[in-house]
Amino acid sequence: MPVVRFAPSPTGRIHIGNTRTALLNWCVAKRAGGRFILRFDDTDRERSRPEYAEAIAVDLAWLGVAPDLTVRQSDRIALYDAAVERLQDAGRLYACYETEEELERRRKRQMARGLPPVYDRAALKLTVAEKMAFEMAGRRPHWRFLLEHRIVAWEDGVRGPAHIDTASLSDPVLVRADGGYLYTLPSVVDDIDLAVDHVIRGEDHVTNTAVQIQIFQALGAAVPAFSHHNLLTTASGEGLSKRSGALSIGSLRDGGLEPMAVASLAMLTGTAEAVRPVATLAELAGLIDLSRISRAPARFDPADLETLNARLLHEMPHAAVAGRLAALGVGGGEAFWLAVRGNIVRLTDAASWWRVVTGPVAPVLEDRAFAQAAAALLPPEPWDEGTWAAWVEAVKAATGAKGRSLFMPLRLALTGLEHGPELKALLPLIGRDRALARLEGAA
Ligand SMILES: Nc1ncnc2c1ncn2[C@@H]1O[C@H](COP(=O)(O)OP(=O)(O)OP(=O)(O)O)[C@@H](O)[C@H]1O
Repeated sequence: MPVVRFAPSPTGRIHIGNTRTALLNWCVAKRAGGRFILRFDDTDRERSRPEYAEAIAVDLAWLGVAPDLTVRQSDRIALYDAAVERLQDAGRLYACYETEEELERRRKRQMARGLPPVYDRAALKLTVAEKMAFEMAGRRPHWRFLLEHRIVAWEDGVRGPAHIDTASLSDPVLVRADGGYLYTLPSVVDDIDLAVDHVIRGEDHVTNTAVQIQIFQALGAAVPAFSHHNLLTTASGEGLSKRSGALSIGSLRDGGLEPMAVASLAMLTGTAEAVRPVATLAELAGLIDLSRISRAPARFDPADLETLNARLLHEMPHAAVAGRLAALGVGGGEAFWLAVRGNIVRLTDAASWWRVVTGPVAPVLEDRAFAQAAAALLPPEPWDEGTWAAWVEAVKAATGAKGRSLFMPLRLALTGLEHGPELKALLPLIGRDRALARLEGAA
């Protein structure tokens, strides 16, 4: 049973791209009865905020993702400290004293000579006396992981056989001079401690993977499976960022979109499946095959969210929306919902149709005599879905009107609008009193 994790940094609201990662993890876990861990990567104390972590949990809950466990890296520093000690003891972590400016100058020199700007491991050659001198001068070391220069290969669940030559990488800094942890080590330590056996994340992490595999091995742990999926970009190829707030789940929710419209677009774009509205996460889980996710960026058009939303609502059963309709002050029960669901893009649009039923509306009466004739022919109640056809037949026989010139004046009189849900369904909801008043021109 897979154990997976979604590991956002709480530095903003999650966007639709992060959602792709969260949902892929969720689906892989849930369809196999596995565990989903939500891990807040909040070791960056300056940018992380507890309120963002809370908002991310709310956004995930809205999407239907309920973590089996939630952890915060800021609560787990002792574990990282212990790993640091082990790596130091094993000679895999070494102290460096260069300042950012010194490193920058060195990189520029390397590039000027046509060399890749890879850290030259100068700190490995420091003598004890030189290190003491730095300490005496008040410099604190940052700590780099000593990579084994070799090809690191793994079978990527999305990308197939993957490999990176670590000789082309700088030894990564794991601990900053202020003692703070960068992303790389805490992530590995947590994956080991929480028994994560499948890391599913965006392909922005591919390079990290080679380094992290070496850290798993240096800590004597089993290496999990890795799957790196393509990133969502807008149709014009722009990336997404938590910090910009664009296409955040919060804004899509506030904009009245259904969670499954967002989930369907986030998950199906850039896969072998056609992008279409899927009613439940369980169904989506059944469709996703990691090995058939495209390697090209997953471009999507935010305008498709509206289309998906409308298509989703058009099929939605009344039971799925009854509570939310009641909260919007919409009555009419299932009959009303079935009458209007095909004419809405957002659920809140149902409220406008409810106002058309209950009034007041501004009836449009182009031919008052015709309207009066129709009013006189309104059958007695009770009304049902057959009432409209019987009434229209009677109006046709009495006035000789047919086709559009029969239907449109009736629609304009009853609703004040040229378009809308089928009148055979709306008429019984409008009822005889209101229909009569509208045909007589009352609002
Ligand atoms: N555009 C995207 N499409 C799909 N997945 C993404 C996208 N951007 C980030 N991710 C994934 O979301 C997960 C959480 O990432 P992270 O918290 O670093 O978010 P971010 O949006 O990359 O960050 P930030 O904007 O804060 O730099 C990672 O697994 C990352 O690969």
